[in-house]
Amino acid sequence: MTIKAPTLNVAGLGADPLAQRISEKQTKWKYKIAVLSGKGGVGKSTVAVNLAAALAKKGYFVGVLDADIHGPNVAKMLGVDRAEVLAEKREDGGFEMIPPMNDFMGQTTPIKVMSMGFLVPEDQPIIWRGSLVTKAIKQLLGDVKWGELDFMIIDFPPGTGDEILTVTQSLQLDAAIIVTTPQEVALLDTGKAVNMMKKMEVPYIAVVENMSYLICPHCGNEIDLFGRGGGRKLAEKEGVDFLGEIPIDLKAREASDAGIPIVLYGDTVAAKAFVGIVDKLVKKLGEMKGESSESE
Ligand SMILES: Nc1ncnc2c1ncn2[C@@H]1O[C@H](COP(=O)(O)OP(=O)(O)OP(=O)(O)O)[C@@H](O)[C@H]1O
Repeated sequence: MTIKAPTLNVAGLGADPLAQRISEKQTKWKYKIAVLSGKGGVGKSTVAVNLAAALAKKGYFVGVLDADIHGPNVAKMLGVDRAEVLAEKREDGGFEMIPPMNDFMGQTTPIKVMSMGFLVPEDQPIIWRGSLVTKAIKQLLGDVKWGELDFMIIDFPPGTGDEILTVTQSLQLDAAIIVTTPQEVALLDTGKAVNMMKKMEVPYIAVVENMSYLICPHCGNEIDLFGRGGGRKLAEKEGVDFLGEIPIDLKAREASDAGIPIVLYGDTVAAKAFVGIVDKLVKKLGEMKGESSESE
């Protein structure tokens, strides 16, 4: 039986049963990957949804949690912003939300999406203190019927705040993908995000440089609008992996407005860059799991 999802009960939540549910659920998610950035507007959500779409196009089962409580936009980027969230009653009397899904007309496995954006009206700001944000994120992890997933991708708000701490403390993350643009000012903040992930002992940390260059639509030359190569340098300096450069794609806005990730929108250089990044990521994570199973 399904019913309309209740609003989040952030006020009277018992922490322990919820933490227990999160622990149980995460055993069914093979890889848990955080996507974050030190600075806003660098394309973190764009990277998160395109990683998800590229993985789902390969046949993996993918869930995306939009942990940006204050500015959720992943649902729109994945074309499910108009979906209604239903809920099922649990045996303990609580409710479990059913995540909306999109398979982009059969191009991907159904990508499951959960976001604060589903639960509050689009034009309403969320004015909550940190403790409420923490509870809301825990519910989006533990009170959602995620099921078995190959990849759980978590899109964080910019910075190094409460949401990130909550998730890294509640989940055993396998990887953190840190998105930056090439400018100095973005790189400074990116360094902080890398160091936060090191402190949280996330096993695999990698940098992705977005908006690395623009391909001139007239002459086809590459134009380094914001400089180039800073992401790679930062990764080298911090001793973490560099997964690749994504160019500015003039179709990105069109794709985003249509609710379709770039990798499913056309055969562009940016789409190919995302596929290359996903291939490297899958290989690396596979090697890591292989290594740990050998050592067991
Ligand atoms: N490679 C790209 N080419 C062209 N446009 C891009 C690219 N990456 C991101 N954008 C655009 O830049 C804008 C910001 O991207 P996005 O929302 O992904 O950034 P963000 O870092 O998640 O932002 P926020 O700080 O709000 O969380 C969006 O309009 C997006 O379409």
